[in-house]
Amino acid sequence: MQKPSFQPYYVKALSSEQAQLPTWFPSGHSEEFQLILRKLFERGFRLMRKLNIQKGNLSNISKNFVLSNPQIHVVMLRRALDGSVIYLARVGSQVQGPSGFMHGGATAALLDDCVSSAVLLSGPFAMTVQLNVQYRKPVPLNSVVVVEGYIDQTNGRKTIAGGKMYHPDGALYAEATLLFVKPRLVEPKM
Ligand SMILES: CCCCCCCC(=O)SCCNC(=O)CCNC(=O)[C@H](O)C(C)(C)COP(=O)(O)OP(=O)(O)OC[C@H]1O[C@@H](n2cnc3c(N)ncnc32)[C@H](O)[C@@H]1OP(=O)(O)O
Repeated sequence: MQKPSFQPYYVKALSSEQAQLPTWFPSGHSEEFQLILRKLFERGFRLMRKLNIQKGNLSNISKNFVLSNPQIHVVMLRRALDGSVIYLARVGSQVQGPSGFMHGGATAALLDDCVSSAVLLSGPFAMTVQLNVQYRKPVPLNSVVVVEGYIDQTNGRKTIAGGKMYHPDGALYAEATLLFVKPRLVEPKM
């Protein structure tokens, strides 16, 4: 499968209607970029509501460590084309690792969560058994990041997947490869 870039999403998102920016939204971006982000949030909230209704598991997804974390605001989008998932996320000031920057464990959790969403929404329940993160640039606190998760290949109970975290201008913060396994016996509730 061809690895998607998040760029086309921005372009597509430009055609939808206006919406309110969340109050925490960062200022200082160009008008065009603000508009793009506003569209993404509007689409994301709509889609997320839809996904929750379809899957009927709003309570479970809302307890998720990343998605329910008050320090990590996430809007999730899913590409119909290939099932890849985009998280548009804003990380707060209390996920600090090195002074002024996001903790690497939080980066890993965000990547794992986004890629897991792509895997879970694409097929039967599976769990992460391997997560390999390459950290390319430190992520500043109080910033917006774009995370994408995609499936590379599925072979029986195993799925190999990947994730990337970017600055909204496209600079790569981190990338990950993951292995998921569909449990043989019990399907834990998530
Ligand atoms: C909305 C978003 C939700 C976000 C969720 C975030 C995702 C997560 O964080 S999941 C939580 C973290 N992960 C876990 O806790 C998983 C812990 N592991 C387990 O419970 C078990 O390994 C489990 C259930 C996944 C698989 O166990 P089981 O069903 O017995 O499978 P098992 O027979 O051992 O392994 C199946 C195959 O996978 C392979 N495999 C299992 N683990 C690994 C591993 N770590 N590395 C490589 N291969 C592995 C096995 O070698 C085997 O391969 P083969 O069939 O070729 O012999």
